[in-house]
Amino acid sequence: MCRNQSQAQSGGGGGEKVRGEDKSTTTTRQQQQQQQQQQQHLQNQQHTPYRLRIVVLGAEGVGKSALTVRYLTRRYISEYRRAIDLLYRHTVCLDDVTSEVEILDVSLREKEGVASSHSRWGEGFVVVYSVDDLRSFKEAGVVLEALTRLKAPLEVPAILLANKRDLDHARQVTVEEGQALSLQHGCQFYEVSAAESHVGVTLAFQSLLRETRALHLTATTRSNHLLPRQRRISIVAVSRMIGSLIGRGSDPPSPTLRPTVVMQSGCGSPKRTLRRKDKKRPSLSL
Ligand SMILES: Nc1nc2c(ncn2[C@@H]2O[C@H](COP(=O)(O)OP(=O)(O)OP(=O)(O)O)[C@@H](O)[C@H]2O)c(=O)[nH]1
Repeated sequence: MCRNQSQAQSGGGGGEKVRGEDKSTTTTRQQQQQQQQQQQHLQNQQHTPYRLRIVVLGAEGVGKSALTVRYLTRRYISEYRRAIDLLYRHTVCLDDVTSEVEILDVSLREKEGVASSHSRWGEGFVVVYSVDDLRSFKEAGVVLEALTRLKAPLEVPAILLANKRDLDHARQVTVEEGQALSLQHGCQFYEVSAAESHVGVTLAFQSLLRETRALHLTATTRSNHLLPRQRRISIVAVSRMIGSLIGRGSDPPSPTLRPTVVMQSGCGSPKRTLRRKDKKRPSLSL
């Protein structure tokens, strides 16, 4: 940016020297400058990593935070502070492409429903229910319907994530019911357990990231109409993340301030897992 500014300044100095030249020479110089600026802009774009915005939605207590943290850190933390939205920033290297990923873990306790602000902000959506909670399954259906209504169908990369499959003995929703709902909304379906393993969770998130990235590319080249609305957020230091999540340590962040937890991680994320096997919507139990 600084380099661009200094180029712009030296360009102004060049304007002084051509004062005596005829109009056509000045126009040609201006055209050359414009071309150079356009080239520079294109180069900058090529080196700027994609920024993808993912929203995690679902009924209260289905494991949205557990799943998000499992994906980001591979760790399972069983207790979280509730009723706040958390925004995580994460650098992902997937298929040799680096992306800046923002994941918004939404607390639907606010009963915004699927707020249009969530749907407008997000480019990819994780809709979670818990296999031991029929009510959360119904809520997931409502969320998927709302997303389809709020965004054009082709603009909703989404996965339906059935969590807590380790609670099979208390199951209220069958795998088939989950699959049927996902087919109804044309999204991918995964059944996982944040408590048991990171593998299925990672697979699900990475698959969504691929789909979101593909749509992001198409949308960016087509128009700017998916640009985010700025959410009102504040920044919480990384070191306070775990304390903030489990409710220890500092004062509770105000829900209205939309606390942001910034997580930075490099391209070390696992490459080993994930290659989409075919073009069908995958449906997995892991
Ligand atoms: N058995 C089991 N429990 C889980 C699993 N994932 C999360 N939990 C538990 O479910 C409870 C809720 O998890 P959270 O991650 O806080 O759920 P949430 O959807 O973020 O909750 P809200 O933000 O309040 O809506 C916690 O006690 C977790 O330990 C899982 O895969 N299996």
